[in-house]
Amino acid sequence: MEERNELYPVFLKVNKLNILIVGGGNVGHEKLHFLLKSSPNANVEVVAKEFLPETESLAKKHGLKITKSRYKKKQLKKRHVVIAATNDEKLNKRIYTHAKKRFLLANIADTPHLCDFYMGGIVNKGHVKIAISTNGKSPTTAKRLRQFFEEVIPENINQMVENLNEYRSTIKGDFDEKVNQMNKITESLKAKKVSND
Ligand SMILES: C[C@@]1(CC(=O)O)c2cc3[nH]c(cc4nc(cc5[nH]c(cc(n2)[C@H]1CCC(=O)O)[C@@](C)(CC(=O)O)[C@@H]5CCC(=O)O)C(CC(=O)O)=C4CCC(=O)O)c(CCC(=O)O)c3CC(=O)O
Ligand SMILES: NC(=O)C1=CN([C@@H]2O[C@H](COP(=O)(O)OP(=O)(O)OC[C@H]3O[C@@H](n4cnc5c(N)ncnc54)[C@H](O)[C@@H]3O)[C@@H](O)[C@H]2O)C=CC1
Repeated sequence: MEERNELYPVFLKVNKLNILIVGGGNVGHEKLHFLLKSSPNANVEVVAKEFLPETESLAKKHGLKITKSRYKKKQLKKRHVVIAATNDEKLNKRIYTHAKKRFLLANIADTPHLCDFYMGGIVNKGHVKIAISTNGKSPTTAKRLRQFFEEVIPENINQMVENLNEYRSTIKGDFDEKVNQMNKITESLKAKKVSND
């Protein structure tokens, strides 16, 4: 049978979580960049022996702590999530082992089998956010799909969300009635009739 993507997408409130990135090279920078692009108030600290100047300025812009040090196990204390992106493969693996002992969620760069989650391609228009994953098989496809959806989803999609949100609060009746009403007024948006889910 054809393999399918069994990952379960969630939308994390990363301003309420404590995230550690270990490594401040190109990969560490990219992880930080995409995290902050989607969630500018993410609560994240970066630890590395050396940082790229662009990582230093990005952290400064977002008021984030960067710590110039070798990784130490105790830096995992009070974290929810750790992302390891050093150029030391053995160290990255050790970070994974330490994270597992503490029940942290871990993402180890370049090592999909040592990832509890993947970072996906992200499309964002106002309140609307779409996350894309190729099951770790082709990040380039995730990037191209992100660019495609950025093109085709109208800029004013947020207007629709706001309008419907406002309308929803004016509908009287029980839950079923509300669902009926919301489905009715959005019926014409469907290009062709498919299923109701
Ligand atoms: C598993 C995962 C781990 C994770 O990061 O969580 C992972 C792993 C790897 N990436 C690799 C390479 C590249 N990654 C990108 C780009 C992105 N990679 C992202 C996610 C993920 N990458 C996760 C899976 C997501 C999924 O399920 O689809 C994106 C979507 C989001 C983000 O990074 O935050 C971001 C696009 C963001 C955007 O633009 O929107 C490009 C393209 C480019 O930069 O132009 C290349 C070069 C081309 C290539 O090699 O394909 C390699 C091979 C390294 C090598 O060459 O050895 C591995 C390791 C491996 O596959 O073994
Ligand atoms: N550069 C790239 O585009 C890609 C790199 N990779 C892999 O991702 C990993 C990271 O790559 P880059 O970011 O390019 O490496 P890099 O060499 O640019 O950066 C490595 C970072 O790790 C830090 N570091 C090393 N040992 C440390 C320690 N003991 N404690 C704390 N920090 C430590 C360094 O100070 C530096 O900030 C490598 O394993 C690489 O093979 C994978 C895909 C693409």
